[in-house]
Amino acid sequence: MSLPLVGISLGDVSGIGPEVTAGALARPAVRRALIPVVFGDGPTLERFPLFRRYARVELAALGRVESPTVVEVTRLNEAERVPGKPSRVGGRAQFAFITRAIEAMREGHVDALCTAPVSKEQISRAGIPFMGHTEVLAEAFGADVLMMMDGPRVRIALATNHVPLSSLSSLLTVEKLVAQLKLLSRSLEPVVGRKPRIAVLGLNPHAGEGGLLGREEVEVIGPAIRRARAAKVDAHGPLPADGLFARPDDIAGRYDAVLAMYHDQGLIPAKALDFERTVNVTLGLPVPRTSPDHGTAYAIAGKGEASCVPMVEALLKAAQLAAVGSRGARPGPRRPSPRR
Ligand SMILES: NC(=O)c1ccc[n+]([C@@H]2O[C@H](COP(=O)([O-])OP(=O)(O)OC[C@H]3O[C@@H](n4cnc5c(N)ncnc54)[C@H](O)[C@@H]3O)[C@@H](O)[C@H]2O)c1
Ligand SMILES: N[C@H](C(=O)O)[C@H](O)COP(=O)(O)O
Repeated sequence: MSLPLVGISLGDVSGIGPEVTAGALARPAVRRALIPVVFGDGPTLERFPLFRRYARVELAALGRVESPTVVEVTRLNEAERVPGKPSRVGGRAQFAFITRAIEAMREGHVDALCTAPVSKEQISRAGIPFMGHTEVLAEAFGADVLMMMDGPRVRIALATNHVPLSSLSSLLTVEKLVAQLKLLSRSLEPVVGRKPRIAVLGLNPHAGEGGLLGREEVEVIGPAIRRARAAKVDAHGPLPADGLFARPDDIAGRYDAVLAMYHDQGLIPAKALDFERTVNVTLGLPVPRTSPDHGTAYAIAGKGEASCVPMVEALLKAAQLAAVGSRGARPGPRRPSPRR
């Protein structure tokens, strides 16, 4: 069986993206699982001996490449790619890597996408409106998507992503929550082999305490759960977030996934439980997309301190999703970490 082609956008050249990508692609487990196609900056990649062995092609000539390949999107000057010192030009470049990788996804040149971390702030400073990969991919594919952190102990999806906390109440609607619960349920069903049990968190302290501490649970989240259940989604809640995460080891036995209402409510426990092995998966796309759960980490960029394990996990997950032909971005089954 041929290995899946996994497109990799290199992320911010001043962050840890290039070094964790190089480190991960050097791992035998990754080499055995996929053929990488890296969308990035020529001179940045040339810093790593690994990439000198890669074929270089233009996007138009990508076709069905059969060996590790680089699509050189930019050739940045030295001052524009200093580790730890992000630049405006670097901001534009990281967005260009994503755009080029999305074109390759659309044209069927890659079987999955794994994105190295970008800086939303630097891309925005370069004059490009950008909230996150998830939002850009949703727009590019005209799809309703869900960000899901897939960790060894718990899967946590988000009802809202990169939005100000002050807007949460108006963004949570019964219709959107029902659609998200259906997407989560249908994405996980082939993985768990039955209707997944989904825990739905409340928005307010103590899930609103019966309306005393907020009305969203009574007026929006509760009705959405009931409507989703009527549509055969095995959803439960609204549950108090602190209570659920107080006993994280009990979650896997009771629920297959958690739907959190906002970014930090879901990502703090996901990252705290396992920062290295939690993978960001975008559900709802025609081509699977993954990312490590970390960011650009400027303070350690170029110092050899960054762990490439999160990138290894994100690449293996992308390959796994592509290999099962899960064009609906199904997350993979729970598995022990492979020996590397
Ligand atoms: N996938 C993505 O594109 C993505 C994900 C998260 C954050 N971000 C962006 O990254 C930027 C910085 O975000 P942040 O500071 O909140 O988070 P961060 O993940 O960059 O850093 C958080 C902490 O974890 C450490 N860290 C991160 N990755 C590590 C690794 N591989 N090995 C060892 N230590 C590591 C950092 O040094 C820091 O102490 C922001 O602009 C944010 O938008 C991007
Ligand atoms: N919310 C993610 C995290 O903190 O890990 C991160 O910002 C990446 O989001 P995108 O995949 O949408 O870029």
